[in-house]
Amino acid sequence: MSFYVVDVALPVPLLRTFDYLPVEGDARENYQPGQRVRADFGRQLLTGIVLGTRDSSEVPTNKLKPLLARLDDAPLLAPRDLSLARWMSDYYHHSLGDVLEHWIPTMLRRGAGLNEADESGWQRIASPNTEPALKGSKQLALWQQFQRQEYIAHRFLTAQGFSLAQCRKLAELGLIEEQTRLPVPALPESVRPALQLNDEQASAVKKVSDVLGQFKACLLEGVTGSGKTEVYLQLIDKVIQQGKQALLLVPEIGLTPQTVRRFQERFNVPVALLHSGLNDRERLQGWRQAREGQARILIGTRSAVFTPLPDLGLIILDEEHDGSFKQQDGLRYSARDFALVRAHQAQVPVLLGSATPSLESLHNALTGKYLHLKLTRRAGNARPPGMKLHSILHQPLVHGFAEPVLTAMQQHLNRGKQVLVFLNRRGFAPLLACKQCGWNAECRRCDARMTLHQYPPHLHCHHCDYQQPVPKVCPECHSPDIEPIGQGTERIEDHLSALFPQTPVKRVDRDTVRTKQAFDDLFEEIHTGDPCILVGTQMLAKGHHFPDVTLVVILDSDAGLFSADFRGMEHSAQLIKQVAGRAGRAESPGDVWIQTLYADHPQLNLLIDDGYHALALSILRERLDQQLPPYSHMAMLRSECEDRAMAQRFLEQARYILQHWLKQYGQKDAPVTLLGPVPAIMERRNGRYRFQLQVFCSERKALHQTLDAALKQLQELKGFNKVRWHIDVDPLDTL
Ligand SMILES: Nc1ncnc2c1ncn2[C@@H]1O[C@H](COP(=O)(O)OP(=O)(O)OP(=O)(O)O)[C@@H](O)[C@H]1O
Ligand SMILES: [Zn+2]
Repeated sequence: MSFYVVDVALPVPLLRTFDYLPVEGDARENYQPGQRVRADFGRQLLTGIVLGTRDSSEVPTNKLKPLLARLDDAPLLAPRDLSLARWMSDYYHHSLGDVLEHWIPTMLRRGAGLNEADESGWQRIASPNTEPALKGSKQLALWQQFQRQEYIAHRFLTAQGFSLAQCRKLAELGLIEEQTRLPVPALPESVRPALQLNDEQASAVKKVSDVLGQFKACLLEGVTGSGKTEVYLQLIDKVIQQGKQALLLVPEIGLTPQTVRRFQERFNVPVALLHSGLNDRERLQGWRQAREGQARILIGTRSAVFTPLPDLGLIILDEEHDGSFKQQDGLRYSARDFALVRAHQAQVPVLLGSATPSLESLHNALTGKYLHLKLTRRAGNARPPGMKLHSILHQPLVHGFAEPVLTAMQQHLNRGKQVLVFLNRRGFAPLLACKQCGWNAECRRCDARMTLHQYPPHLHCHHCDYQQPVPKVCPECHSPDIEPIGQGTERIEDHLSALFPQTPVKRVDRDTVRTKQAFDDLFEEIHTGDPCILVGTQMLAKGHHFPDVTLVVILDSDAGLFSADFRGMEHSAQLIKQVAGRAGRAESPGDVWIQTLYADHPQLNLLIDDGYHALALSILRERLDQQLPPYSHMAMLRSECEDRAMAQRFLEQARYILQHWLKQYGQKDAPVTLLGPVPAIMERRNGRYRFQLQVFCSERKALHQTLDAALKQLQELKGFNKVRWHIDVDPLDTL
């Protein structure tokens, strides 16, 4: 057998792949790109992905180690997956092995066999017309089940009260046999009919249908409640009819049972789900259902964008502006941007939907790069909510609420409706302070104040999770005169319960809905339609359909108006519009009251009077003036270290390296601008000092070349072992 080495991608940070000798005696043909192997790496045992084989290695033969095992006979990932992973590795300047980890479910990463998540069940082997002589009604009932259905998972049978012994009896009679299989998602009992589309919806469906089978990016800009979901449903229907699969990506919080049910009840095909509420076994099942083509629709959150789909026909991203599509640590990818690359490779359309599109997508639609589809009216008989700015400057407030706002709330409740109060700050109060000496509770690991929580009482840093008991007296001057300042959702919940003693108040934030189940239960309660007040954070804002909410009160719109982040106003406007969009989605019209100290803020007024699109155009003009994204491309180098000087010095070195390279190779027509290093707005977090260096360029290619060159040198810099650093391409958070 002639000598060869296997090229393996391993989940380690190094930007390279590794040569291994094959498992002893293994023939070269046995190694296919996309298979998993086990490898000894330093002191760790890792699962890697084969990229190919080679005749020779740059590593001396006596230094090469043999692979410990080849885990798959057939490749787990197809060449198209590997080439997408390569794209991602290049684009985000991230190790290919790490990138590939995102392609396979946890169980497979740990080395499990592909069939390990299979379920046991029973397959009918006799003709359904057989009339066996069965004793006992239970056995007969069991056989009747199999007459209707060829294969039934054991779990379904036990849930119906059948026993293993009864199944075995049928097996002995040659009627059924035991088989393990990948569970298939259940089909709905009956399929709901499609709605009659209005003109705008019909036009959107037509335009995307026309480009099925080719790559085209489409932006569906549809006001809240305009029936974007119905457009998705009817497009998916067309895709399924063509024998293709559809991928629907939704923000984490948008994946409620109501949403999922709308899709499951519509089609007579299996729908697979992939989200963080599943255990590893369920994730493997969903992944295989999609990859093996059983599931014709896959609904999932960010990471579902990696799932192999052999017959991909359409990708839809709902609420495309949502920040949860960007991963904020490790591989800092954007599922939205990657969805476009994936759609391009598969030559299928990608549909981005939102009432408040990101300025990047809007810019692409306005310049004709994307197909721009609009839904300007609410679907059915629903009308847009009336929006009102209510100045609270120099106004007396009752527990944080202006009098007229309370009156409006009472009126809506009297009509038997629900009211939603939005405050994007959880906890009881954002500050605990001493009235005598001015002390306030700060986190000892962050440049941030501790939030006071009452249920249960403790101080909590929302940045590093550090928690401590609430002091009884001021730690500085020992005065007992310490008090909470400002409002969080807990405090507003207390106030509302006192102000509206007859009405149930339901709080929705990360503290009340810790689990997916709790969230789902709460939604069921809201959907009973009984009058109540909902108070909560942005968890309440995203894409939910609350037919009985007719009044939305926004308490703290001001926080985002003066953010140091250049996307601050964009994000604020999206949030306000999304929350406002929960009002009046059914027959009864909705009202939105926004309490603000800045009732004459020009951009806030533009949003209220002329809508999101008008505001977006005005922000785009500013971005053009300042050459900020989407008019330039951006990357950010971040460093952090317990030693402040070290964190700073690292980025100073980075700047030096970048400048040096640019002087030699930089292109005049695509100048790269460097900004920094500067301390992050919250300079110290979790005990580490943070610095950042922003890199801008009008040409994506020039930006990436520069980063690539710098990265190689940065990885070799000596003396910075204690510094953690990374590159964030197209960063969402620039603070
Ligand atoms: N053509 C139609 N005729 C009647 N009702 C419709 C039609 N299309 C959608 N609807 C109804 O309108 C309501 C709002 O639709 P949907 O939830 O799809 O809006 P959306 O655009 O996704 O809103 P958001 O962006 O706020 O999530 C739903 O109850 C839906 O059943
Ligand atoms: Zn902290």
